[in-house]
Amino acid sequence: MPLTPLVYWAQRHEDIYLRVELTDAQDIDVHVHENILQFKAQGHGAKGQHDYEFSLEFLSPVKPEVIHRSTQRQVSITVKKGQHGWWERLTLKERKPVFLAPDFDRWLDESDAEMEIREKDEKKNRLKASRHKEEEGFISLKTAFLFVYNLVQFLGFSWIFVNMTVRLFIFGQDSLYDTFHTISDVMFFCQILAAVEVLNAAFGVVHSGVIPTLIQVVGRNFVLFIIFGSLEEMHNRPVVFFVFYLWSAIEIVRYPFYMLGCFNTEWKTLTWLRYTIWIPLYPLGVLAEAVAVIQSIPIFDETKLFSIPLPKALGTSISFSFVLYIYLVLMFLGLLINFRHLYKQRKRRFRTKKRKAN
Ligand SMILES: CCCCCCCCCCCCC/C=C/C(=O)SCCNC(=O)CCNC(=O)[C@H](O)C(C)(C)COP(=O)(O)OP(=O)(O)OC[C@H]1O[C@@H](n2cnc3c(N)ncnc32)[C@H](O)[C@@H]1OP(=O)(O)O
Repeated sequence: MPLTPLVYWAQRHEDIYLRVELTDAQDIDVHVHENILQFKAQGHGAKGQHDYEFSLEFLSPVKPEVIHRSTQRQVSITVKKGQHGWWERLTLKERKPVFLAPDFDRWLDESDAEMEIREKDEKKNRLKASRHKEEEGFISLKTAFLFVYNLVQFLGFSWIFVNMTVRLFIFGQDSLYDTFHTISDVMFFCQILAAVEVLNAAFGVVHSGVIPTLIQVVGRNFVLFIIFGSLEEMHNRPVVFFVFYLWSAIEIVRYPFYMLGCFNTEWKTLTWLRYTIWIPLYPLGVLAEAVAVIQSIPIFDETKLFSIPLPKALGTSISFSFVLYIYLVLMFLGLLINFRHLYKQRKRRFRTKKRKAN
């Protein structure tokens, strides 16, 4: 004959807690059907090692899911109330079953339980507020970082653009021949710093595409460091002027646009310029870069700079110009990828704005 274990109970507004006094309980079967909880298990209870069972018909509807956890000392059961509220007793029958007693370890009266809920809510709110503060702190740190980065780039490229324009007015055509000597240090600085943009895109600091940013930074730095930087013969070629002028012309628009974006502000003319002037400037920029690469090919052939040595049996070496021919093809592909990307960004930007205006 199965025996009945001692059962202790307590409640909260949402849950019923039952604690069954059975040690080393095994083969536990506990479920709720038609608002009646049925419990069966084997274990060591008040009458020694036996099969124990009990059933309880609840006062009000409960949810059918039952959570139970068995430890060496007891079986804990949690049943969810069908509706949030306080019950005056546990069972439908007014007479309390003899095996049932209040669980004074968990027992709370209604007002204490409400207090517990309030404390829990307050704790949750405090946690939320502190998380919110942390997020705000991170956002403001990110905004400050981006703002300073954009400002430095803007100042750098403005200096380049203004300096080249003033020199063009003062020295006319002659200024085209010494751009590298007057501008290259600042350009080196700005373009090395631009590597930050690839990291920003890669780590999700900004929503830029990683590939287009990488193509732009690698593409420009290739021209700047390999074609211009390493060949003295290229330093006084007018092509340097055109490349630097086209690069800086776009950047003195792009960076202030980003700076305003850091504060969720925009200036319509600037936004329009940022998403429009690349249409003529990008192909012109890539064309100027291609001219620079083509002009450098005979110099690399002649000087054998960066040529790749081959085993004696195959010949002397492969000229770096071979890499440059491949690079010219890549340039064309890079132009296509970035042109498509910028076109999409433009469409997205103006489509969103139109929708907002409607
Ligand atoms: C794998 C490597 C292979 C290498 C192969 C090499 C081949 C090389 C071939 C190509 C060579 C090209 C060399 C370049 C030449 C020139 O530059 S010519 C001159 C003209 N150039 C241009 O017009 C290009 C200018 N550059 C750009 O527009 C960008 O750098 C971009 C990467 C091409 C595209 O910009 P992207 O960032 O994706 O779009 P945005 O709309 O501007 O930004 C998206 C959102 O992110 C925010 N954001 C981005 N950066 C910042 C920032 N620094 N600070 C703050 N916020 C930023 C931006 O505000 C946008 O936000 P939302 O509006 O909220 O979306």
